[in-house]
Amino acid sequence: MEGRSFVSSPPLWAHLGAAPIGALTPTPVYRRTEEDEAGWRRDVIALVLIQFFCFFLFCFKFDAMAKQYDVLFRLLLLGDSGVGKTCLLCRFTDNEFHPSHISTIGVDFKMKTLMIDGIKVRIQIWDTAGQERYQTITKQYYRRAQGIFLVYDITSERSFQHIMKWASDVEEYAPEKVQKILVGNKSDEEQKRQVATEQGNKLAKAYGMDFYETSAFTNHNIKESFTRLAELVLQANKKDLEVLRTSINDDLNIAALEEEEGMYDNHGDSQKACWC
Ligand SMILES: Nc1nc2c(ncn2[C@@H]2O[C@H](COP(=O)(O)OP(=O)(O)OP(=O)(O)O)[C@@H](O)[C@H]2O)c(=O)[nH]1
Repeated sequence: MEGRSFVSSPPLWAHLGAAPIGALTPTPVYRRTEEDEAGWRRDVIALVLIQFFCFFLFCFKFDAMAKQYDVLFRLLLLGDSGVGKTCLLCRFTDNEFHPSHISTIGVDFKMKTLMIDGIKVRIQIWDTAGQERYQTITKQYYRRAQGIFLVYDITSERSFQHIMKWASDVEEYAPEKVQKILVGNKSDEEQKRQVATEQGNKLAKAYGMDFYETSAFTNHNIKESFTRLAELVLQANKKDLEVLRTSINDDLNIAALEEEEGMYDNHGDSQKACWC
């Protein structure tokens, strides 16, 4: 029966050149033909090619992912409840505004990439609850912030006075190098204004901060203020940029994963999604 080939595919054991004991009779011993050998070789080559293809695909995807941005910064929005922190964030990241106030519970974050001085800066912006009862949770986020927005509402004298309290918390819990800017939100509400622009300017100067009056409602100074804080953080870290690039590499990948998996997307430790 030498050199005999089967019309239909031979059983698996046939490829081994012999049948299992129990199957020997009356089935003839199968010997591999040159055609079979060529088939095997074809299969092996195809398998190797597929593996190479998958490997290159993985490398390409990984490379593309790694180049999505150069550095990652964490910014924090602080200020009394109702000053418009969530709305500022939603306006900046999604260009959306909602007139209702649903208090943030805990913290929440959103991401955005900016191009600054040819550097792709990915910013992770944390929106914190302004309500006193969440302060224990929110203070835990100060430590990892590189930039902080101190937000008050120009229609609320009280929220302006509380800026001093927010600033002293930052002093206590945030890193020394943290960059800050002062934001007076709701600039569209001129008729309800309780805090003059000059007061904001003076306070900012006293703290050595930049100052912006913004409106999440009209989109006034939103991009400008976020970009400015990102620039300040970049400048403050420029010397260490190379170190920063490597040291944040893990964060960077974690952030990318968080985004891909939607682990925290819009939710952080919060129950208030960015819907305004
Ligand atoms: N007119 C006007 N209203 C605004 C502006 N920004 C926010 N608001 C309104 O102010 C209210 C509070 O806004 P939020 O963004 O939820 O306030 P918040 O600071 O995040 O509040 P907490 O989550 O409780 O800390 C909402 O009714 C918003 O619509 C603005 O620029 N102009």
